[in-house]
Amino acid sequence: MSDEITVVKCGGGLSAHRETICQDLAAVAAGGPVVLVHGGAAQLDELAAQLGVPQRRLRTPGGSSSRYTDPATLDVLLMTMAGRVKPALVASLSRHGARPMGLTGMDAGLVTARRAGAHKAVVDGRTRMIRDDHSGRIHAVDPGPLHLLLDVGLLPVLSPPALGTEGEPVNVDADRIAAAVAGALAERRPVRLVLLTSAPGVLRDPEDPGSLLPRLTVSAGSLGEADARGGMTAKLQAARAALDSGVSQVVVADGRITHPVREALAGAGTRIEKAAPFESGNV
Ligand SMILES: Nc1ncnc2c1ncn2[C@@H]1O[C@H](COP(=O)(O)OP(=O)(O)O)[C@@H](O)[C@H]1O
Ligand SMILES: CC(=O)N[C@@H](CCC(=O)OP(=O)(O)O)C(=O)O
Repeated sequence: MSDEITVVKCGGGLSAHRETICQDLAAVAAGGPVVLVHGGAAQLDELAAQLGVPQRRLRTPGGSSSRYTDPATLDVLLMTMAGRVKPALVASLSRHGARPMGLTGMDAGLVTARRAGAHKAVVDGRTRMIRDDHSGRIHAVDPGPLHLLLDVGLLPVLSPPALGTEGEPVNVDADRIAAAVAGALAERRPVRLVLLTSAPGVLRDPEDPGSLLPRLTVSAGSLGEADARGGMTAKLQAARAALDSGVSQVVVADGRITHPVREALAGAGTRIEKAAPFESGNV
């Protein structure tokens, strides 16, 4: 058994590949500790449509866009993560011989977050003061309960939401949870992080699948030479945060192939590296 912890994040866009991902995860977990962090943005949109809960985006003056987690959407988030996506992963991992344990960031206060305060944002083309957005930023991860679960051979399956300062659920990005969990676990043991997604890795040009970068160097002021858009920008920010907190290896890799985790650990996808301090500049 290896002592090194493998944290794997799997986005909701990979649901069609759940069975192969879980089979591979179970094989990796047979040789060493594994934590699975999952998202489910696509499944949240799907359930919201079924329930008739309209989904809106918040746009900051800077141009970035995020989900408007109003109270009804927060309910849908809880139902999606704890009621649909997680049980499907737990069932599949169990079928493949692992011992998964489903958790959200709220359980045991594993992931705590601060809700965004009242802020101005553009919604449906109009600038408004937003007061009921239940999303926020991660404040801390308590790695203690995760170490305990790993020590008895369980495979934690963790997702948003996190626990807010008032004891309420707070929506946080799953890539961010994966990075923060990996960083917190790395205080005690070596940790590697695999971010599985629906692309071959990080592409220099997102329109050109042949432009895969085997390595990408990020620094305090730059996310490297790739033209990263949307979700990939968030993933690279999370990867950089993980490296900053002592995670030894971060890979962004394809979740759609037969052995996605083992391939990523063997060199597939894009390995994210931190620039040496003299390279990082001050941009
Ligand atoms: N430079 C890039 N390389 C690869 N994918 C990119 C890039 N820029 C944008 N993308 C897009 O980002 C997506 C990954 O982000 P996202 O959909 O949020 O992932 P996930 O749901 O797996 O967390 C890719 O599937 C791709 O469509
Ligand atoms: C604050 C925030 O953006 N939360 C995400 C949580 C789900 C997620 O991250 O899912 P994927 O990994 O499938 O993208 C959301 O509401 O979509």
